Amino acid sequence: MSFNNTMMHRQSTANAASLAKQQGVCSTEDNQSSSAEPSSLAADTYPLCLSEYTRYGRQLILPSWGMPSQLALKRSRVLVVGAGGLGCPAIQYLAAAGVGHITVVDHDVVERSNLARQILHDEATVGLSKVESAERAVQRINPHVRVDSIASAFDKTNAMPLVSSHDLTLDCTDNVLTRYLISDTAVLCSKQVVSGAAQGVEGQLMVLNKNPHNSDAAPKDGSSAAGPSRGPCYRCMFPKAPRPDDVVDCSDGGVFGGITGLVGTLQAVESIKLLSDMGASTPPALLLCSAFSYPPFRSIKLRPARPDCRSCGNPENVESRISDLAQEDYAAFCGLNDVRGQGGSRGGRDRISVQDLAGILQNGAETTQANPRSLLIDVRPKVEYGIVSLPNTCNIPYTDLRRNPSETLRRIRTLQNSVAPISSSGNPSNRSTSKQSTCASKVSPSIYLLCRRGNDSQIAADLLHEAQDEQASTTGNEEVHTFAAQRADGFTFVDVIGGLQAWSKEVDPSFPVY
Ligand SMILES: Nc1ncnc2c1ncn2[C@@H]1O[C@H](COP(=O)(O)OP(=O)(O)OP(=O)(O)O)[C@@H](O)[C@H]1O
Ligand SMILES: [Zn+2]
Repeated sequence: MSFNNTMMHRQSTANAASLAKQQGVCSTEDNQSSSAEPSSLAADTYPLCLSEYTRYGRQLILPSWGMPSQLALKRSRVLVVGAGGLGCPAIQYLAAAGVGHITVVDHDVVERSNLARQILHDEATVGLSKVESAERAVQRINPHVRVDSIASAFDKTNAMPLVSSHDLTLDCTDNVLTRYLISDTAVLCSKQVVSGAAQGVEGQLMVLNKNPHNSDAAPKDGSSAAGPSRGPCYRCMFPKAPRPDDVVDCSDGGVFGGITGLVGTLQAVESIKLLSDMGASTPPALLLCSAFSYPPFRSIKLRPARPDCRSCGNPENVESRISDLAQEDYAAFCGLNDVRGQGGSRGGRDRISVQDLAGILQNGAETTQANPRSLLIDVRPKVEYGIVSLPNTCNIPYTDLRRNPSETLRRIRTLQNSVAPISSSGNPSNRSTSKQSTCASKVSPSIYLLCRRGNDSQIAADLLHEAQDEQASTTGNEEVHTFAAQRADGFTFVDVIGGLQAWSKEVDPSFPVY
């Protein structure tokens, strides 16, 4: 906005035809005009419709932008995978800036827990598919944009046709499997990927497979004749997938809404630069941002693509270069076939439903002399335990437990000496928001393990079983002998199916879910 009032007196001399068009959105045919056409006063030859001149006016007049860039954007087809924390702001700015065609792929539906950061969705679209919610939002923002919504997962079956039919792909997903798949597909189609990531208070941005048609290395004579070297793909940067246990997603680790907004917006900016041919000349870089650090931004220059990369490397240097996505087992590569990694059961572990747990807590079903000393252990992180917890629980965070299950066993035995009955006298859902840290029962050998959704508690039960077996088989261990004398069979570790979410759903709907 400007306060220079000379601007107030400028008036266009629009002809009758264009005035008629001013009222509405121009047709698809209007939008197809070529930027190469000479400028004419006839309305039909304007490459944008009148309302678009007004809509995009502030960016059109930028010396570095102008009509060629605007038209390039209008002719562009952009694929956005993921309409969550990153996808929403990215789609918002791509649409507002005037990208002609946006395809959004996401298999998820809008949940209330998305609304603090996934800004295209709102109360009215909770329960709707994210792509439909995003499409409605785009139509509100800019009716000149065509949106295709695909309410299914981006996978091996649709990857090639989707990526190859778009000029650019934005990776706005939250899992490594999809990141490898998007990157590999883009390499096979010689397309670039604007990749974003956000976790906690930190975010990352990079363009993958940048300048896919350029050679791998910069010219030896230092000339820039061949342009900047081809940038790395996701596999160049991460030839090995992280172990599933080391990957934390937003629902487990939390995320700061503004950070996803920042990274998603930067993805849109980077995309707009590439689509209008303004971003190709800069070397590949990784931008890191951290909301609570100073300075909040850092940029790291990336090495060019690796010649031995399985995805984008030189075929002569690579033994089994990826050439057919159907042949690739992405789940195995990412370690997702490991049952434990998905919170699956090894079998033989005891489990309990939330209803049965409620019965125990309420009725003191196990308060018998034969079953002394039960504990109800909440394995969520300390910060989550501090948000809300069931009464009479102990907090041993899963990460501590996993780091040292044997030590955790010792801790559990110690906790038994500072006991309080796990059965409550009244309401089983008599929740507490305080950070009480000890409680137990004198009456049961069962150690009930509870988490938010019932995944970590399963793994915790397995780890503790294993640690107990290991200790029991160790001869000469005084502590184990003492323990065995106390309780010949040791503890029974019991995971609570579905965790606190199931508790809230099936036992006490007033228990807060986050
Ligand atoms: N293979 C895929 N195909 C399509 N969309 C995907 C794929 N993998 C992930 N996504 C989508 O990417 C988005 C990632 O965004 P984000 O992590 O902010 O959302 P979320 O999963 O809803 O968050 P939360 O973890 O809080 O539930 C999600 O909407 C998710 O459905
Ligand atoms: Zn590569």
